[in-house]
Amino acid sequence: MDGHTCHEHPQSHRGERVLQQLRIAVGSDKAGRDHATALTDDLRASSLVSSIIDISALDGQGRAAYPEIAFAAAQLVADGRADRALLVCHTGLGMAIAANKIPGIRAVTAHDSWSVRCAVLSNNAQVLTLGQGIVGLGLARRLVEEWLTYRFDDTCSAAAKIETISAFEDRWQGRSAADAH
Ligand SMILES: O=C[C@H](O)[C@H](O)COP(=O)(O)O
Repeated sequence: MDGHTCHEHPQSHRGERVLQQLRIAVGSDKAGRDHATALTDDLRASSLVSSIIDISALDGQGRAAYPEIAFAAAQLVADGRADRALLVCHTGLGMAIAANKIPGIRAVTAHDSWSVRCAVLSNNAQVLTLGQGIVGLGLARRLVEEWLTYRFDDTCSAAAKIETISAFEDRWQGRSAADAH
């Protein structure tokens, strides 16, 4: 295969270059609120985060179900108003399913360090979802800390595969638009 893989590229490793700060959208449903609150505090304290949009805080009553939170956060990313989103529900699964409905979004649930790493370096996922019912807060905090250090390298061999996904999505959307007329 042409090009270096995301795992080989020296710049893909932690701490070897100055990292651009990230704008993060963060949100949760009731089942993910405790983790999300603590993780948001961590994001606020991180030198790798330039700004936070707290979707849950915009949800005045705090009763929104996971699809609404996921759609809102993913839309911010798709619109270019946030670089990434961090979403927490009971399992992380529903948040990922919902966020992936927004065109252009690659959302994954990941509960281990290697998956978090590959989610960014291999899959260029902009959305990470966690399950408060699946991982303890200590692990969740560590995963998010690690997540912030990864940046996708669009010169690595993974980039063509992401492009294949995007091209498929563009074709599909074009077909849907044509069907609507
Ligand atoms: O995936 C969904 C989440 O785990 C959510 O927090 C719980 O959803 P439910 O109440 O529909 O099970």
